[in-house]
Amino acid sequence: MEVVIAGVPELARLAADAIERLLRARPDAVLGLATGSSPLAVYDELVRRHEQEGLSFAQARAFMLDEYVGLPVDHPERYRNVIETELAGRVDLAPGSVRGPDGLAADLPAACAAYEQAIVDAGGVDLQLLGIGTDGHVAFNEPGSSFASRTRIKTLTHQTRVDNARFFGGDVDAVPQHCLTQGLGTIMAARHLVLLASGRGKAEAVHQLVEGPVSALWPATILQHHPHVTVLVDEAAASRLQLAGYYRETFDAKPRWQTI
Ligand SMILES: N[C@@H]1[C@@H](O)[C@H](O)[C@@H](COP(=O)(O)O)O[C@@H]1O
Repeated sequence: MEVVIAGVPELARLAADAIERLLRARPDAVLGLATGSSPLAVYDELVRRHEQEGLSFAQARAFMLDEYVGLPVDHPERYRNVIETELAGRVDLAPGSVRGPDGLAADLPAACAAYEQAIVDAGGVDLQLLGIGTDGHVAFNEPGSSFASRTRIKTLTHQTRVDNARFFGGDVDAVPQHCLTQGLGTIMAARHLVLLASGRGKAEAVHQLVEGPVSALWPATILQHHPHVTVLVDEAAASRLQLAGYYRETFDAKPRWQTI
């Protein structure tokens, strides 16, 4: 697990570098997209490179991590719409190239199974962007999630609904109680995991993720078992890391040709 501590603009550049390198090597790469505020600076940087430096997504495919259950098609916080607003509609991703779990399906378990199959059929995810919840969730895998889990229905914790209420006009009751989310097993199958976190509110979750015992209480800790994880954190999110000095030395000593 590589930990990089830097300002948000630098973190966004590092994540965008990894995505750009992947797309230039293989234009039809499969990207894993995350919602929440953490990846927004990365999307802005990718849009800038698309507009100013010719970075193309025309052949790329993308899978989203999760979706609320039951939000109407035109609801702005439906994750499918959020991704359209923040990235897909601002670059040249082809229509239909971004897929997400269908939170409006009549048969939700069947939609989850179909989604898993679609990821497999695409050859798996090459690079998965991730955020982390204050309770250590990744995607919507709340504490207690099985490390072997696949895309399924989950019930959101009260804490997550409180955290996400800011996207729903501060109204916790407007945040859906249920979601569909890639499982921890699904996420662990992606070839490169790039997790972003910023702000003091994430410091404990980041400490547990990087340095804590692997435990269902902090679902993100399963990432310690993945062979290629990059954790990009700002100073505040890194403030509880015990080995922060070592992570800084390691990154400073890294040859410039070696990327994340
Ligand atoms: N489902 C999303 C996660 O994918 C996201 O990583 C997390 C953190 O969000 P933020 O980046 O806004 O702090 O919360 C949400 O609930």
